Amino acid sequence: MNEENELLKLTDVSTAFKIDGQYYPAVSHVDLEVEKDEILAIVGESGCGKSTLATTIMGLHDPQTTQISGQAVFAGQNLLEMKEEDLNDIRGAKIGMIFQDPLSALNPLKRIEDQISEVLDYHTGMSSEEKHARVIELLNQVGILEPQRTAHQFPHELSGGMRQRVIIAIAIACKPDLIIADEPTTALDVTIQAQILDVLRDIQAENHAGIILITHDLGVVAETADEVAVMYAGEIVERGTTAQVFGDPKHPYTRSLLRSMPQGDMDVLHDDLYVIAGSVPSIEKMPQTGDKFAPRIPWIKASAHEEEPTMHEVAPGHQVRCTCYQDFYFQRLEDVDQ
Ligand SMILES: Nc1ncnc2c1ncn2[C@@H]1O[C@H](COP(=O)(O)OP(=O)(O)OP(=O)(O)O)[C@@H](O)[C@H]1O
Repeated sequence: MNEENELLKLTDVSTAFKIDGQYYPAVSHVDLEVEKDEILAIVGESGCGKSTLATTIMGLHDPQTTQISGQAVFAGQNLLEMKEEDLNDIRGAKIGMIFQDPLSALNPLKRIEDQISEVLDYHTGMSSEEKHARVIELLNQVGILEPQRTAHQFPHELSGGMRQRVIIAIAIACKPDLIIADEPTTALDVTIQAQILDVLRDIQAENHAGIILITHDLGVVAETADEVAVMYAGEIVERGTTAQVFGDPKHPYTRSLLRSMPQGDMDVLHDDLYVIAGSVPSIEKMPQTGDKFAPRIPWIKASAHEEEPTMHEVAPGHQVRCTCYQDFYFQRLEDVDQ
């Protein structure tokens, strides 16, 4: 990590939700960094805490029902301790956010131009002419072919792909240093997905932004991300460069996620024995101690799990939680020997 390029540094970030008077962790002790010009993908099954991590960074939780701790340092300030009005100056200006569902993120009653102008009004002192020019420039940048026409349309007049382009235009309107994109292509068909990812990559190259890309789609990650963090039950279980995590996955959870990819062409993943059973438990039912993944990998013996799993560096920049991955290799070698 080059500290000069560091945009966001998460240290020991945890988020717990209050349910029936009791707090349950949805995100636990997350350490991550994002640099300029870097796309960090956060991957994991539904319910593993990806969105909660994003909304924690953005300060979008109700303090009455949420407990948040740790540090999320952005431009020298801990976002998790900032006042709402100071966060408002950063959100939309220095940090842009792209959500999964473009329709619900847009106001159905306002024309596209007005919705993009709103963010420019809030964060810049642009004149009407300057704003109009910027709206057209942004619509061009996100690949909208008739920007003047689209600027005057309402969200329901646009396709899903067009709406997502508009959401991206809003997110980048003030040239943010960091963009958090939560499942930006999930609601779109495959061709449009590829186009939207191209738009994100172009923007990153042009603005030198850092991007946190949250997705459960490993195909998207393989094509787009520089770094990958794999989440399970609110914890990072493996992190490294995309080449490290995809080429030499260590944690049994990462391996099973990769095996679920349609074109899993990695030989190392081809033993059918290790199909992962079950799904992520709800936060109320999640075990609070030990390796939270252990119940789903019964083929790894209990003694292979650490009591309180910690991260281990297996190569420079490549870390894996718990020593249980070693047992996995041991077992595979035994299989090969037979
Ligand atoms: N406001 C909330 N109150 C209580 N529990 C919540 C709240 N928001 C999320 N959760 C729970 O926290 C856990 C993590 O949810 P989260 O949405 O962050 O997961 P995710 O990995 O982003 O999943 P998805 O891809 O489905 O959005 C889940 O068990 C979810 O039910």
